[in-house]
Amino acid sequence: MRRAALRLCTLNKGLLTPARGLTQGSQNPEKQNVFHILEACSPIHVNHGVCVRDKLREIVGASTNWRDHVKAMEERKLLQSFLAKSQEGLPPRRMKDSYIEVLLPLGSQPELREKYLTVQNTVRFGRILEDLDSLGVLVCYMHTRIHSAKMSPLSIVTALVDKIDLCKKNLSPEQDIKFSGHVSWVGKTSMEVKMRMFQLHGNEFCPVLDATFVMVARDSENKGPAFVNPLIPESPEEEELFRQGELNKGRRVAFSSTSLLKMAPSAEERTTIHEMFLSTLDPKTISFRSRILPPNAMWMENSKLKSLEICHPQERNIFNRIFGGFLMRKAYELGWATACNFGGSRPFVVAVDDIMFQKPVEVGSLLFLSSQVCFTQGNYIQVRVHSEVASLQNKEHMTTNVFHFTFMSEKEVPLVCPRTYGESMLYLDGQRHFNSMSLPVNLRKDFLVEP
Ligand SMILES: CCCCCCCCCCCCCCCCCC(=O)SCCNC(=O)CCNC(=O)[C@H](O)C(C)(C)COP(=O)(O)OP(=O)(O)OC[C@H]1O[C@@H](n2cnc3c(N)ncnc32)[C@H](O)[C@@H]1OP(=O)(O)O
Repeated sequence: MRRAALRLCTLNKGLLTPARGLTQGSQNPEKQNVFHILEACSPIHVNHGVCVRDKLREIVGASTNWRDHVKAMEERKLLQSFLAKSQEGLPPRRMKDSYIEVLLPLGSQPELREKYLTVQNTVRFGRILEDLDSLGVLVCYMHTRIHSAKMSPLSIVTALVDKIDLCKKNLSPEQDIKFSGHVSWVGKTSMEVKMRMFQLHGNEFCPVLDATFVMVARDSENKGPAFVNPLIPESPEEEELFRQGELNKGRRVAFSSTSLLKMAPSAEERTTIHEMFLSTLDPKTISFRSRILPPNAMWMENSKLKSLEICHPQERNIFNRIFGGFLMRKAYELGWATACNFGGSRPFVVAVDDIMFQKPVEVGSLLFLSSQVCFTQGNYIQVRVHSEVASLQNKEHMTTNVFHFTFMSEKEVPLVCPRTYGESMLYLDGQRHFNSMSLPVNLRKDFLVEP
C-alpha cells in the first residue's frame, strides 16, 4: 500500500516575513515587465530573464566568453586568501540574511513565456528545475557573502536535490511565478536551502511547489571544501526548520547505509521479489527458466530510453563545469518521455527526490543518460535516470548523477516486471523512493506539470 506521494506546500506564515523594502513585483503594474530579484534588504531589478544567473556570474567573476574562462579561473585563485580557516572565524547569519524572492514575469513577457511553454499550454518543469538550481546557489551566496568584498571566494555547487513536492495546481504559462528561498540549516561546509514557488491567481500568489536542496561550498578553484557561516535560528519556527535540517541529514545517512548497493533487501522486500518472480513462471513448463509476462505487465528492460548529450560550453555553470540545472532538465525530459512511452498518455510529475550530484560534468564530455521505469502502482510511474560520462582517453564510464522522478498517468499503468536480480534491486529501490513521500495523491485534472 502506498503510504505517500505528494506533500502539500505549507507556507510558514510569520516566518521570514519580508523585511522593509521587499515588494511583490507583480502587484506593482509598473514593474511587471522586469525580472526581479527581491532581496530582503536591497531589492534589485534587472531587465531580462536571466538576472539570477547574471548576478551569480558577478559574484564569482565568471567570464561571459568561453575563450576567457581560463583567465577568469586564474583570477579566482587570488581569492583563496579570503577563505576562512575555521567556521568559528565566520560571522553567524540569520535565515533572513539569505532570504530572497525572484519574480518570473511569464504573465507580462511573452518572449520569456516561449522558453517555458509546453505544447499543452502548461509550464515546462525542466525549466523550473534550472531556475531552482540557480536560485539555490544564489541563496547560499547571500548567506555567505562578505560585505566588504565584491567577489566571493567560495565555489558553491549543488550536491543534492533532497526533494521537490508539487502542489495540486495548474501551472499556467500566462501568470507570473514567484520563487522564494533561504538557507534553513548549515553543517561545516554544506547548506540546506528551502525554496518555494508561487503562481499568481487573481491578486494572490498561491503555493505550487516546495523544494529542499543541499549545496556545498568549495574553495575558489572548486578543488577542496570551504567553511560556511554558522546559522542562528531566531524564532521557534526557525528552530524547528533547523532541527528538521539536522533530521534530514540523519535520514539521508540512514537511507544511504541501508542502500541495496550495500545491504540485502528486507524480508518483506525479498517476499515481494519472489512473488513477482513466481508470477512470471510459465505454469505449463514447470521450469525456473521459462518466463512469461503476467497480464497487463511489461518487462523492465523494455521500458528503457537512452539519450546522449554533448556538453557544449554554452551549458556551463559559473565554475566552467556543466550546469546542474541543465543536467536535471535533460534527465527530467528523458524521464518524462519514458513515463509517457510506458503509460501511453502524457503523465505529470508529482515528485522529485534524492538527485545526487556525485561528480561534476566537465565541459566537452559525452553525457549518456539512461532512463527506465523501475516501479509502478495504480496510476503512478516511478522513473530512474542514470547519467554517466565517458572518458575519451580510456573509454571508461563514470556515474555522475542518479535521478528519481514520480509521475502520474491519467489512466492505470501496466506493472513493470524485473527479469534479473539487478532489475529486482532497481524495483525495490524504486519502491523505496515511491514510499518515501508523505501524502496520497488522487488523480486530479487540475494538476498538470509537463516537461
Ligand atoms: C553567454 C553565457 C556565458 C555564461 C557563463 C556562465 C554561465 C552561467 C549559466 C549557469 C548559471 C547558473 C549557475 C549556478 C550554479 C549552479 C550550480 C551548479 O551547476 S553545480 C553543478 C552540479 N553539481 C556538481 O557538479 C557537484 C558534483 N559533486 C561534487 O563535486 C562532490 O560530490 C561534492 C563537492 C558535492 C561533495 O564532495 P565530497 O568529496 O563528498 O565532499 P566532502 O566529503 O568534503 O563533504 C563536504 C560536505 O558535503 C556534504 N555532502 C556531500 N555529498 C552530499 C550529499 N549527497 N547530500 C548532502 N550532503 C552532502 C557532506 O556532508 C559535507 O558537509 P559538511 O559536514 O561539511 O557540512
